[in-house]
Amino acid sequence: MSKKTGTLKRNFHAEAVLGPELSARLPQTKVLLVGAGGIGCELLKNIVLAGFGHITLLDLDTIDLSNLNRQFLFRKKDVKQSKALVAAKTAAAFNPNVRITPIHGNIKEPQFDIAWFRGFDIVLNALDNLDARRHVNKMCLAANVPLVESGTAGYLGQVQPIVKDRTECFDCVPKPTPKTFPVCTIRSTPSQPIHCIVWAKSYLIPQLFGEDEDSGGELDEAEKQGENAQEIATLRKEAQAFKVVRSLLRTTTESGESDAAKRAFEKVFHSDILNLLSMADMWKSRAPPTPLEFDAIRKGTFKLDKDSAQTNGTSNANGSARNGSKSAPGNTAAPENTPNDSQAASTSKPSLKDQRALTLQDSLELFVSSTNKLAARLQAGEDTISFDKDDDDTLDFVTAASNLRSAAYGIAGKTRWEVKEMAGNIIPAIATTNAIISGLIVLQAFHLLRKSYNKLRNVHVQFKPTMPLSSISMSPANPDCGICRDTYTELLCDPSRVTLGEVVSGILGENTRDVSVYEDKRVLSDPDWDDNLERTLESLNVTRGKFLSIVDDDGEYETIQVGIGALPPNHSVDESSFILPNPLPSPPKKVKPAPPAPSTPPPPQSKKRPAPDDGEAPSAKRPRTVDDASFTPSKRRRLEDDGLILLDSADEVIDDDAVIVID
Ligand SMILES: Nc1ncnc2c1ncn2[C@@H]1O[C@H](COP(=O)(O)OP(=O)(O)OP(=O)(O)O)[C@@H](O)[C@H]1O
Ligand SMILES: [Zn+2]
Repeated sequence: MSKKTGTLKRNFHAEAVLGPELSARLPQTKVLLVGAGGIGCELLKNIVLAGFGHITLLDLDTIDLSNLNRQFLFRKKDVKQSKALVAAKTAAAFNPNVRITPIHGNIKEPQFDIAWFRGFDIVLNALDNLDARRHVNKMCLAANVPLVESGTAGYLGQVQPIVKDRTECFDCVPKPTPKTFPVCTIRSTPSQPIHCIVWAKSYLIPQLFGEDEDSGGELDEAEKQGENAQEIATLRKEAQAFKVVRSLLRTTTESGESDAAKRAFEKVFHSDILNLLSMADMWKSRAPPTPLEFDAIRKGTFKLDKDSAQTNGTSNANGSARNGSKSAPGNTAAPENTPNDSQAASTSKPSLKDQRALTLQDSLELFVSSTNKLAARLQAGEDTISFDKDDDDTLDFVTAASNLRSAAYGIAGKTRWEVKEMAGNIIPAIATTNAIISGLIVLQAFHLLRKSYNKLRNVHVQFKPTMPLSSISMSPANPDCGICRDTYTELLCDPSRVTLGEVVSGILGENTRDVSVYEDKRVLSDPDWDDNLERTLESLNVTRGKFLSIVDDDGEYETIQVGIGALPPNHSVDESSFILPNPLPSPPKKVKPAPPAPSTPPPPQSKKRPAPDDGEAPSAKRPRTVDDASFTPSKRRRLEDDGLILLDSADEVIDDDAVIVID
């Protein structure tokens, strides 16, 4: 204790800062930390040193080499090991008074149900994707456990404390949807590097190395419908050619040599482009692409059509150089690789592999070598391969294929690093931002544990030298939020025995009314369609950890979210297959929205639908027109999330230009 001997006790400073009450409570505090990545490592260090007594650390991933620059609890020897396990082991040594329970798993697994979440005093999110963050938000609302939500993107970061009924939840403010591109831009008329990267990642990889999607039936159907026979014949030829290449990629040859890569190249960069060129109308107002020639590129004798290269290349090269690479560390000097660089193969200087501009010849060789590697993996037993930014073979393939396509369309090329950044939607992570955010998370956690709700703040780290931190007082929940405004309850049951009908009538009790029932975005029943009510939850794939949403069809009551939990271990199989919550949930009445204006035509009567195939749970995909009043926020949100377009009146016109999503 005395200064002389230098033996102040370990938590001397923490006690001074936190005060005796909270510091006495911390050793008993149970905290769940979800994510052991950039923020997670910093945060684990903070809460271990602060003395949070019982820490459960959960992460689904293993350590990647690229994590080591900032995830300082990991060393090179730990690469490929579980993040949660290694982080827990390293951090445990910082404070012997703390117990860390690592879990290598996905937070969405069924065993992490409401009862499990309820076992924590506080939850801290250190996640990197919306889906998992939304899930934890919902589980914390259901379990009534405070959550601190956080995220960083480069120099920017934010911390958001969430307490049910006191603050906004993670979903109160809509999040921007991922960027989308029209399918025809991706498939036929790319004009920017990103179009070619999305094509390679989301179209070509699945076609060559993904699941076999037989388009034959679809084309037969189109033919029957009387669609353009010539175009169908062309598509059939294209599909057939993919089949041949797919099977070549999966066939081992005796010599070990295969021309599968060359055949793939000739199909996508030569024949398909020739086919497109034959549709003359397409190229009236835009520069036509140039079919590439495998042997000529290899020999260095291939010449690109300068005109087309110039038309697309110049404008896009400038734009993409500025937009695409601003955040990549160290790549500002990376030369913009125009297609005409193919002539300068011999002048390309070797530099760091990832940041070197590729010539056309380089791209072709990389295409061949990566295709061969991926083919070898299929032959060795891998079922399907999809793009993963940390899988070198798929990254090489996407780098090569997108650069070849860019060359054919006169678009500027991209380095492997830039492709990784764009295809993997990578925002560079900055250790210092993670550290600042982690410190702020702990401060908000202290306010929550003390129940000092008036001290809670949403804090932002921003790129403003005059005010790098901004803190905003908490806003109340959004009254239209389809997540936190719902009424949560829990049903303990055996999903293999209890039926959907039993759950719905049990939960509604005496308040029988017209309802629709959802699981996530799937409609399981509605007032016109009761076929599933006799089925067990298990047969409808509604299992522990999931929610059934009971939505009042007249929009009079708030939605009831029924979390599915397990029966207690001592519950005998001879007893009832479920235990209802006590008391039953009583959702508040909603304030009715104003009736639609007289000019609005009434929605058409809904029609009874046929039951879906027995083996499969039904999907929510059905066209429907609605008036605002009949769709509760939760229902509207679920439908919109699912890509359904809600028409506010029957005569509203929709723009049906198909889009694909980069995730
Ligand atoms: N559903 C989930 N369940 C458990 N952990 C998850 C889930 N989704 C994401 N995570 C974890 O959240 C962490 C987020 O950390 P971070 O943003 O630093 O990502 P990273 O994968 O470590 O880095 P990078 O994406 O830059 O390679 C990751 O370790 C990831 O495995
Ligand atoms: Zn909300």
